[in-house]
Amino acid sequence: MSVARFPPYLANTDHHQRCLAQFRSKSVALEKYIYLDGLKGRDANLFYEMLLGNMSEIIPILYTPTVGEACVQYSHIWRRPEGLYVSIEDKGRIRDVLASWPNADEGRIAVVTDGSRILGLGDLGANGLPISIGKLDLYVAGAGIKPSSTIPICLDLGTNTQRYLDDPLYIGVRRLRPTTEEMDAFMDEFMQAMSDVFPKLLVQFEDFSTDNAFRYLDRYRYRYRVFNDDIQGTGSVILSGFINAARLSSGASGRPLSDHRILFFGAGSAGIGVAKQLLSFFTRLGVPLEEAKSRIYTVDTKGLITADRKGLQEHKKFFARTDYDGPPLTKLVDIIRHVKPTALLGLSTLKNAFTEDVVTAMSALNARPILFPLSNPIHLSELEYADAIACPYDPITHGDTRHEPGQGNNMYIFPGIGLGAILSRTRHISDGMIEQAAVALASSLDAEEHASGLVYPRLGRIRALSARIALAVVRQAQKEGLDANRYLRTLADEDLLGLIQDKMWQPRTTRRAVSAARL
Ligand SMILES: NC(=O)c1ccc[n+]([C@@H]2O[C@H](COP(=O)([O-])OP(=O)(O)OC[C@H]3O[C@@H](n4cnc5c(N)ncnc54)[C@H](O)[C@@H]3O)[C@@H](O)[C@H]2O)c1
Ligand SMILES: O=C(O)C[C@H](O)C(=O)O
Ligand SMILES: [Mg+2]
Repeated sequence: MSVARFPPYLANTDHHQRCLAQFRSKSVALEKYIYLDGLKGRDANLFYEMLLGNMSEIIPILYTPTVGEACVQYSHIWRRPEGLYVSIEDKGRIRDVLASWPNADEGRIAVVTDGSRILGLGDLGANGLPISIGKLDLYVAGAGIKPSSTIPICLDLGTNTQRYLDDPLYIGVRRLRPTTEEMDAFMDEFMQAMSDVFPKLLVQFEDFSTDNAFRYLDRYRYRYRVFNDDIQGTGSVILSGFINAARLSSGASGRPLSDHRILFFGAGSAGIGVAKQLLSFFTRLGVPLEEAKSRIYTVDTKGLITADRKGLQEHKKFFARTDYDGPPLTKLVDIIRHVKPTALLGLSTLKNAFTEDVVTAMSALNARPILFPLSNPIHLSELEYADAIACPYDPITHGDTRHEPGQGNNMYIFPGIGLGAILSRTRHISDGMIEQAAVALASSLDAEEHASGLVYPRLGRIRALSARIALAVVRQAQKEGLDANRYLRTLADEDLLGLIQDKMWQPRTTRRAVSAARL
């Protein structure tokens, strides 16, 4: 019998570099995803070491946009069990299913999706698990959350997508999604079981269809430690980007933040989530609620959302306009001419919706309009900015100016919120914590990033950013009396920041790991 052993010279080579070369040798993004997933199964430490050392190259593979493709194809590329599936067929014994997770007492953060609205790709059913896995990889990379304390979960409740029901390799239960009553009963049992089995857990809801995203956030946010990334994480990160973009766009004119008029193209969980975050920020700046609300306009597939529209979904009612009674405004350019917005935010899933006409109309109204095309994956973005959109992480040169495109993505925010919530042992995640996270991110641009005209800091600094966000979250939890970890109250900011940084998990370097294994 032969025994596998390391070649004796391995300690002198850098296995990290070998893996990186193997990763780079794959020309297809999905192949890179499969390679990285295999590496994680073989050597998680090395996987995270590679991720941390090459974030701008690897994040677009593990996360948006390639993770979208991995989800669409998941039943076909599946190689090994990962994460946790909790099925509708487990109803009545969900606690036992959760308790099968190894080291339950270590659990600190779970990302939970039901696969019903993965990015802008629709209902992918049980194929949605990679979105939870990818978000948790970013918790590890971005905030140093210990990998063994993360729990990726996909609720396997069926799918209404016929092509998956017809696919012989489909990995999930082969049934249509449950009724609202059935789903509520399942979710109640699931959330109670989660808090029993993992008492220290923070739950992040991810990519639930719009109605359920709002419904389960409202239902559980004060009962358990839970937040919704698409509503609140996106709200926070876009508020942060808006604060910095407004500063850039106002130039010397010094237009106050609350003087902006903001048009949301897309009024789903993300659009309305961001709109509510901006509204509450403006009111905190002292703008009366009705006035702040009057500065926000929303658009869906039927055009400008007005209160007189029949059968308006619940989540669209709050921002529906009562001051327009002309013929329905359906074309975006006409809506822009009517609203005269200073900022246009795309969260619609409609590829290339910001046409040249749209950009021209915005530019005619503003010396430097704010345009945020935010839909995912990148190929569904509302605006193609030359090759910038094909790869949002590479700089491009336009005329004499070098532009560094990036996407305001909730990945800037959730790792820091998670870390702050874990360390403070907050009872729940408050609106104030979400807002303070945004303010901390907005004020984290360094001098060079300011000089380069960036709206968001560079991703390579994500751990430093997450530490500042976590600090702001801890302080806000203390201010609201939500923190169970009272010791942190005794620390000055500088010491608390130091403690937060010390708590971040680091992968061992491969070289040290190999030497240790040989001792
Ligand atoms: N950048 C980020 O951090 C971030 C965060 C969350 C969501 N998103 C992306 O935003 C998009 C929307 O997410 P969501 O959760 O709000 O989805 P959703 O399905 O809840 O909402 C989509 C909204 O867009 C509207 N819409 C769709 N087609 C349209 C059209 N042709 N014209 C006008 N409006 C149209 C719909 O009516 C709906 O209001 C997705 O692509 C998602 O990936 C990005
Ligand atoms: O997953 C992302 O990239 C952002 C966001 O959560 C989304 O659903 O699009
Ligand atoms: Mg999402």
